Amino acid sequence: MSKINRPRFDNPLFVAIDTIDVQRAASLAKAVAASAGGIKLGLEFFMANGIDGVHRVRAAAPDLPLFLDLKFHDIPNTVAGAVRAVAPLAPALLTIHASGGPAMIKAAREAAAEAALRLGIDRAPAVVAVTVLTSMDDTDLMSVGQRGPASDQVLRLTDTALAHGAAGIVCAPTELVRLRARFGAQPLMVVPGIRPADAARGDQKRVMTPADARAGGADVLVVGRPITDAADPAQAAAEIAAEIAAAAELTGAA
Ligand SMILES: O=c1ccn([C@@H]2O[C@H](COP(=O)(O)O)[C@@H](O)[C@H]2O)c(=O)[nH]1
Repeated sequence: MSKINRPRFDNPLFVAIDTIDVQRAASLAKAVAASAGGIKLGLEFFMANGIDGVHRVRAAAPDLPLFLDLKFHDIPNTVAGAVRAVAPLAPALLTIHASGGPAMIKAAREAAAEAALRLGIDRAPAVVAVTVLTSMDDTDLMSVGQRGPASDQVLRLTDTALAHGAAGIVCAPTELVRLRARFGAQPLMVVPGIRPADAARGDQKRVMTPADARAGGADVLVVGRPITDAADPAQAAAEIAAEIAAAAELTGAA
């Protein structure tokens, strides 16, 4: 198996742009470009606008790395095909569900590496495995037949994901300290469920502030509505970026 691609981001703030409106997405990308380290486009945007829409948003903020958060979850052959299909977008990060299992994780990773080689893309997309969605708590987990508590299930799925070639995982900020203690500094920890102290949680259940998530060891902090729903998204992104930078200075995290 080829070497695992583990990207590093100087600025860990990735703004989740969840909308079906391409023009709004492009103007949000442009508005946050000065403070963000990357943009994340997910299912809502992709289902409405596809690959062409992604190109249009990228054109608005061409220097920002792309996180394509499509959370693939299917049989290995289908997931590999889906990874190949989006590889020409050269996302820095793309997601699969860790619960798809070892063969699926391995197939995604290999498809990303092969497609990058074939397309002449310098860095293969880093395949990152979603563990337990941040919108789920222990009760939700039980109701879908998974053994909780959520933090134990995250640990089990992280073990599987990293053992089968994922560059990192998606987890809640509340699990970071335990995960770092167990898996060390190497795996990429991508962390949604970020809420500034005064922000509404919405549907997120396992949350922390940007400062606490950064101090806990998040490599990528995914923030959506606290920025995109703000009256001034550029200002909201700048404030969150400043909070993250201050936390990094305090803890020595670069
Ligand atoms: O467990 C997960 C995995 C992915 N997400 C995605 O992150 C953003 C969070 O947006 P907010 O508006 O800040 O809640 C969103 O695009 C989700 O699809 C997640 O929240 N949790």
